[in-house]
Amino acid sequence: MSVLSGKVQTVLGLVDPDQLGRTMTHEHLVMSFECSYTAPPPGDEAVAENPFQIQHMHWLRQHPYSCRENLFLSQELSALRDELLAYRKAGGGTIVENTTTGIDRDLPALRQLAKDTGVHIIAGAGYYIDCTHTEATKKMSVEKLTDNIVSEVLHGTDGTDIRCGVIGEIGTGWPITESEKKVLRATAHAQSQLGCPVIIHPGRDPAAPAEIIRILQEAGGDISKTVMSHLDRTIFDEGELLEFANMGSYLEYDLFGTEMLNYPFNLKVDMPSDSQRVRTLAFLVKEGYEDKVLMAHDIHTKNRLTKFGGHGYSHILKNIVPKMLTRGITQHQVDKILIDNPKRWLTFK
Ligand SMILES: CC(=O)NCCS(=O)(=O)O
Repeated sequence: MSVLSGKVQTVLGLVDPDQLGRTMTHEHLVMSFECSYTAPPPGDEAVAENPFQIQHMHWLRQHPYSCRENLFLSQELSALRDELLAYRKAGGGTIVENTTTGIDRDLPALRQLAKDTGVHIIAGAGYYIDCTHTEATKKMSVEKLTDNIVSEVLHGTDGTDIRCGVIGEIGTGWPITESEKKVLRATAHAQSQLGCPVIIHPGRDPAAPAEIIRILQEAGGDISKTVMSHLDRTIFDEGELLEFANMGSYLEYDLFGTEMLNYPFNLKVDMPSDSQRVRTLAFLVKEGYEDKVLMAHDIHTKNRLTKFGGHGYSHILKNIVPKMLTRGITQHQVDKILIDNPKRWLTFK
């Protein structure tokens, strides 16, 4: 038994799991997403240079990655403070901040936001997708990567004593690269030492989540304490979804608030609407997976903050939950999804 056992680790220290309350398991507060910049459609360059005006809001929702300025959440600390206060007022208790090495994690800023707002913030250890791995990271052995991840949880990270409370989001693309496979194996090794929660960003292919689970399993990972993120843009066929659900991970629908006609990272994907996401959650609950479902917004661009006309971190609590209740999901099941499942996942073994 470790000192972490039975506890949840926030950026302000260990807390009792019962203190978490309603939890968004996949958000970002302070990060940059420059690695995913995509050139604007021809003719739209001028809009992309001057995006934050009311007449450009629709364009920005459709092309969030085509405007560099939109990719720096890290510049919005004051707006984020207001967002977190509003989240608390709406009944929120905890946010899992999924920013890992490669997308500009800022632990001191997270600690300050937690102090200022009273929201529990849990930081993520490990590495994002291959194109953000440095040459040094790519050369590291699985053992060295494991030691680094374990140290981020036990001792603190990025030159601070602030400790991470989950491993992830661990980034993978499709196909999964050799460097990403090493990080996945290191994640599993670190998890088996620490008994900690893990969260994964899969590549944009329906086969990606199952392949990741196989790699983690072979390396000794605990799938029952692992979250598969972004299922809303990854698995669409109900049969395939049930087959994946049967592998035993948590099933996360975390792009609530994202409505986009052409998904630039995979044009074959039809990004679902929030109504379609709720329908999929109702399907999973009906099929018996109410103890496995998790929800979030995965805010990672400025235009999704209320300051810029976006839905903010309270959208699920204020708008989606009432909709779920009209679609056959009970209050008891909503509480499982927003309180009990995150609490179970986040508690160290
Ligand atoms: C920050 C991050 O990785 N977001 C995921 C965006 S995606 O479109 O679902 O891949």
